[in-house]
Parts: sequence; C-alpha cells; structure tokens
Amino acid sequence: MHPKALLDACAELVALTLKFDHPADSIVSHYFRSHRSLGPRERATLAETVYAVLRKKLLFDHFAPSGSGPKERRLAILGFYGPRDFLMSAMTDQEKNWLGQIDTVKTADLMERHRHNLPEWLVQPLKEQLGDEFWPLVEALNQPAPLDLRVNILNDKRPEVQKELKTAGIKSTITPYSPWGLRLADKPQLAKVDAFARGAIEVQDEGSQLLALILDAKRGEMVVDFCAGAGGKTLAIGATMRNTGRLYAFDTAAHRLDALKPRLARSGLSNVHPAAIAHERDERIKRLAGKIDRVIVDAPCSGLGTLRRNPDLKWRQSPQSVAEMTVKQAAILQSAARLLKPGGRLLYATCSILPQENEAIAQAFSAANSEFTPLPVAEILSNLKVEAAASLCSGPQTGQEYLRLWPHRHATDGFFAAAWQRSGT
Ligand SMILES: C[S@@+](CC[C@H](N)C(=O)[O-])C[C@H]1O[C@@H](n2cnc3c(N)ncnc32)[C@H](O)[C@@H]1O
Repeated sequence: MHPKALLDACAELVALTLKFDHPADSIVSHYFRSHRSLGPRERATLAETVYAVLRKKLLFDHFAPSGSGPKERRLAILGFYGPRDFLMSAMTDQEKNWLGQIDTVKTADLMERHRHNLPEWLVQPLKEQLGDEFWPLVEALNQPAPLDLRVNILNDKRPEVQKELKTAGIKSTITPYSPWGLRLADKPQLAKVDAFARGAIEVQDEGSQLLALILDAKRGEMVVDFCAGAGGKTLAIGATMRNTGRLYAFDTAAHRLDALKPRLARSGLSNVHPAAIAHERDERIKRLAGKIDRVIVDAPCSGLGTLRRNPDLKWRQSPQSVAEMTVKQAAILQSAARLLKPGGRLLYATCSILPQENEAIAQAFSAANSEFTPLPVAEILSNLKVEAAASLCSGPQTGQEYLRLWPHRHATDGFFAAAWQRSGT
C-alpha cells in the first residue's frame, strides 16, 4: 500500500476508535475483516498506530491543535508506527514542519498529565498504592504486552513444546512464575503452528495462568468456573484436573461460552460442562449449592489491569462504571460462595488495579461470611513451588494475603486474587 493511502487508513481507523462506542480491539478486527486485502505489515501499522493514539491521548490532544488538517490525521501522524522516512513520504511539507517542531519538545517540560496520559480519577488511587512506583507503572502501561503462551499439561510438557517452537523458528523463554508459561520474543501467527492446532498451547497472560494455579483443582473434584467467558482459565483448570471430575463453566454471556467450544475441542478436555446462566442466582446454581470443591469467580471488572492491551479502557471507564461494577462483583461472589461444600476453596479474581474492585470486595466478603476463612495466597503459591511467591502478593496485615500483580513489577497484566476455605468437614 502507498504510504499516503496507509496514513489515510490509519486516520480513518483512529476516528472510528475515538468514538469509544465499542472496544478498540473489536473495531480494529472489524476493520481488518472488511479490508481483507491488507497485508500483515499494514495491519501491524494500523493497529499499533491506533493503540499509540489511545495510550498517549492526552499528550497528542495537547500537540494536535498546532497542526493542520483533520484532527484524526494529526493524531495518526503523532502515533504512527513504522519507519520515519515512510511516514515522511506520506506527509505534506506543512505536516513535516509541524512534526519537526514537536520533536524538539522535551519530555521534562511537559505537564504531568501529558506524561502519564491517565484520566485524573485514576491517578490518585494509583499514586496512593504505588508512591514512587507510579512512574514505572506508567512506563510499563505504555508498552505493548508480551505474548505469553500456556502449555497444555494434559498431553505435553513445557520443555518439549519450547524445543518444538524453536524448531519452527519461534523463540521463547520460560515464564518466571507460572510452571506452564512460555514468553515469546515476537508475535508470530500461531494459527499456522502445529502445537497450536493440536491444542498443546493457548495464548494466556502469565498472571491469568497463576489464577488457575492458585485454585489448585485436583483429579476427580467438582469445580465451578463461575465467570468462564471464553474459557481462558477453564482450559487451564481442566488440565490441572487431568481431564477427570467435573468442571462447570458458567457465564451469563452465551456468545462468550460459544467461543470456548473450539478451544475445548483443541484442548482434548472432556470434563468441562459449559452452561449459560441467566444471572448469579440462577436455578442451576441453587441445585449445586454445597456440592462443589472449588469455585473461581473471575469477576467482570473495569479491566484496568490490562491497559497494555486495551488502552481504550482508561477512556471508556469512569468512577461511575467502576462503582456499578463493584455492586455486581459483591453480588456474584456472594452467590458463588453458596456452591462450596465444607472444606472447599473459593477464589475471587479480577484484572483490575483498583482497590475498590479488589481488597474492598474481599474484605467485605470476609466480614459478612465468618464461615469462610481467608487463605494467604503467598502460602498457596509457595506450596505450589512458585518462585518468589511473597513478591507477588500484598495485603494490609502480613503483606501475604492477596495476589497483586503489576505490569511494571511482574511483566504481567495487573491481577488480583483472594482465597478462602469454607469451614467444616
Ligand atoms: C473477566 S471475564 C472472564 C474471563 C474468563 N474467565 C477467561 O479467563 O477468559 C468476566 C465474565 O463474567 C461474565 N459475567 C458477568 N456477569 C455475570 C454473572 N452475573 N454471572 C456469571 N458471569 C457473569 C461476563 O460475561 C464475562 O465473560
């Protein structure tokens, strides 16, 4: 594609995503589906340009007024992903001069909001939690996430899969915490890789793998993945159960569970039972009350821990949407807890970095449910032989209570998890 046409396409896609009426990743995939002739490089340029604009929106909005032409084109120029000479050949002389002036601006001279590119309501809770680590977090959130794979331990072993990928020209390193993870150096097209087609690997952030690990579901158990979605964690849990017992995958969104089906077929698991539920108090849940060994609630949340992958979320969420989410989270956790038999394990997890969706929900649940004893997550992880388990955790009393993963500390998305055991035998 000619540089001018590619820059025009970038501006068009930037305009579509900045409407914020749908998640950016679905707008980008829809655009690619309706422009089938785009090659892999053009797709990479389009996607990364849009993501750069979303990541640095406040800074680019600050620079844009001094330029000329449509605003989305100016933003696309500022975020353009690709060689500078390629971009130069797409711009007018006026645009080249404008970009030249912007290049002279020093980061140190910018206002704080133009450096962190976060909405104000998000800055305070992050600074309160992180202090001096706020800026390393900002830096990490502005980088694309690495591509992590989970090896399906049902039929394959990590070292062998790593060798197989290497032979196929795909370099990887083992993930530092998850015993099942491989981190790729690049972003190859996995659909063409044999290990993917036969279900030996799935794409899954290392943090997400750790949530399935903490549940520690065993052979022959009855397990519920309450908010299974497209089943990222379901698949990992089914493998830890060695394809035995019964793993219910519940979700209120039937279309998400539909996306689990081809993944299940690849995985070789036959112990998973997906079922759409109307809401968290569904009849099906009532029938299973008191019968389940382990329940994971991977709750719907703001998703602000995934800003490396979904930078639009910082503009699509608000204090109101977070407050509404916390009501839902508390209700789902309370309903899901009824499923557990005495001695059973409950796990509450989010991919949020906000205390109100995390510690506050866990503490309120503990206060209202004395039959559930909190289990320190650091202890669970060290029993599972996870490296430096305590460094993955935090909490108000011992600092070991909850899993608390951060992109700048652990190179994972931001994740939270709290665990309890139901008392009695
Ligand atoms: C964080 S996502 C789950 C991601 C999934 N566990 C995975 O690993 O891929 C949260 C899910 O909760 C579902 N959900 C929302 N409200 C629910 C409810 N009341 N009961 C059960 N699931 C619900 C959403 O449809 C969404 O799929």
